[in-house]
Amino acid sequence: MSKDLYAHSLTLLTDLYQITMAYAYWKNGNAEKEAIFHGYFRKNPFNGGFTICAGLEYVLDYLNNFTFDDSDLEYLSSLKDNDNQPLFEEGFIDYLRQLDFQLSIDAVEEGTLLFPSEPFIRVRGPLLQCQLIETAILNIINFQTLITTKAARLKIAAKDDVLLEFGLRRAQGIDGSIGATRAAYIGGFDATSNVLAAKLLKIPVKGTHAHSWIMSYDDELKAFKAYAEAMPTNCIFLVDTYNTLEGVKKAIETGKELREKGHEMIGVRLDSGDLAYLSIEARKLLDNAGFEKASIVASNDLDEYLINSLKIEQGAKISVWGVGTKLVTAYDQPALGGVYKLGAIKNDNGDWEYKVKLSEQINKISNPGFLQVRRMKHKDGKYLADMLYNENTPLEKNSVMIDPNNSFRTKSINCDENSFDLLVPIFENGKLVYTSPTLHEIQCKTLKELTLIDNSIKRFYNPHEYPVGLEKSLHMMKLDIINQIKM
Ligand SMILES: Nc1ncnc2c1ncn2[C@@H]1O[C@H](COP(=O)(O)OP(=O)(O)OP(=O)(O)O)[C@@H](O)[C@H]1O
Ligand SMILES: O=P(O)(O)OC[C@H]1O[C@H](OP(=O)(O)OP(=O)(O)O)[C@H](O)[C@@H]1O
Ligand SMILES: O=C(O)c1cccnc1
Repeated sequence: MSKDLYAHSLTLLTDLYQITMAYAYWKNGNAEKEAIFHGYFRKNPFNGGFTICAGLEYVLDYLNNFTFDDSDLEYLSSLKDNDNQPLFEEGFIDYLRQLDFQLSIDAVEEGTLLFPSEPFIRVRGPLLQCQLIETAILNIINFQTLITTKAARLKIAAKDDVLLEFGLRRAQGIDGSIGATRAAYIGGFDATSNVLAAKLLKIPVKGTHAHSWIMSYDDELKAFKAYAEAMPTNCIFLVDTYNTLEGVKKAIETGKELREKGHEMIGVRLDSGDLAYLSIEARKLLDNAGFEKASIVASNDLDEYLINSLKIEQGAKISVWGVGTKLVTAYDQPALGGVYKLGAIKNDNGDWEYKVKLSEQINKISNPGFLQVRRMKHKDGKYLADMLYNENTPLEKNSVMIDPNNSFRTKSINCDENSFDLLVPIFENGKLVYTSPTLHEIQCKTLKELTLIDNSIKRFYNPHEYPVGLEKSLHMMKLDIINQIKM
């Protein structure tokens, strides 16, 4: 994907501090020390009860092309320090030129349900290399996961109705628009209006027409007829330019003429006014005129709350929802706070030293180890609970997990064959060992995953908290490390 959009390598898509730290690791002889990092977020977005993980394919693409090309190195060589001397020694530039990507990476597959504090990625290998990839990974996963989760929430509200993504004109720039289209599709959208994104992503493209089409004619009826003449098989008439219900009547008149020529009007679009009332009245007019199959499309600042209210509380007769701004900009929460923290580092004796980042806030204290997430299932296949454990310690079949925010809350866990690990191998010692599914397969996975958690976790207000805990020995190790730091 990056090659489709950017002519250059994305290796410099990072914060300068990653490169200055890399330089200092190199200078101090620590560049090749083996380390383990985890990427995770601390809170589900949108005050929700779940998150859908996304972005891995972009991460693979970025890492597969992870080399400093000549222009990158030339640029780094040109940087100066405060004394106007080169910021980096030539020896370091040569080190970067010859960098051999050696990382082993495990990650959560796209479309998977994920919860706070569970790693979406685990990176193991030379400290310098682990560090250099942090920012780009967070940039990719934070945005993709955020928008995919928003789209999944819209899908929950819209149920079996059609969802169209209309966000390009209000998205966060060019890359933001294409990334949002991808994430919207993974989260359950049926199609996009963004033609370049549809081409690049190989997903369905759809649309209606704008008010300007109507306004370019003296008369609304003439405008509908002229559109029908030009595109007889693609008629969804935008009916709200002057008076919505009068617009519907004119659409019906045009639809009848189309029928005489052997074509069927697809539907009408409402883009202002009371969408519940207007859709109910429009449906009556269409049905009475014999257009029972014509769809009513709605757009105008829609989000999951409004769709839910229109469908459930207000009985709106809308079957296709066009959603733009509030989806592609993640209007009510503009960023997912995913972070990337060191979990362990090998000392000079070759032993792992486990690391914790302290915080006054208990949920901000990082987890040490070589973390894996075990997901337990009920007999009916629904998800029961997730447990973080240290993969360097063998996992016992009968384990106890502890709530990291309240150590009095414990749960006995059976890690039987019905349970499975979320992090799967992606790179082994720098070699790609994973093939990304198609976007359609990822979307199917998202939709399946959403059936495997209780409705109480999916509700929009005060959702139930899905149980996530630390395996007991991991919890004890974390306490030991915290106590040692505090001594
Ligand atoms: N039945 C409804 N219940 C709740 N909100 C609604 C309903 N119908 C429409 N809305 C929302 O109310 C807001 C205002 O819509 P309205 O069309 O009156 O104003 P507008 O968007 O400023 O109109 P225009 O597009 O003509 O400038 C929009 O966000 C719309 O999605
Ligand atoms: O409201 P959103 O969720 O962002 O959905 C996209 C909006 O973009 C268009 O409006 P715009 O006024 O830009 O153009 P138009 O003349 O086609 O209505 C469209 O009619 C929607 O209202
Ligand atoms: O096709 C549409 O109806 C459309 C496309 C982009 C934005 N709003 C509407």
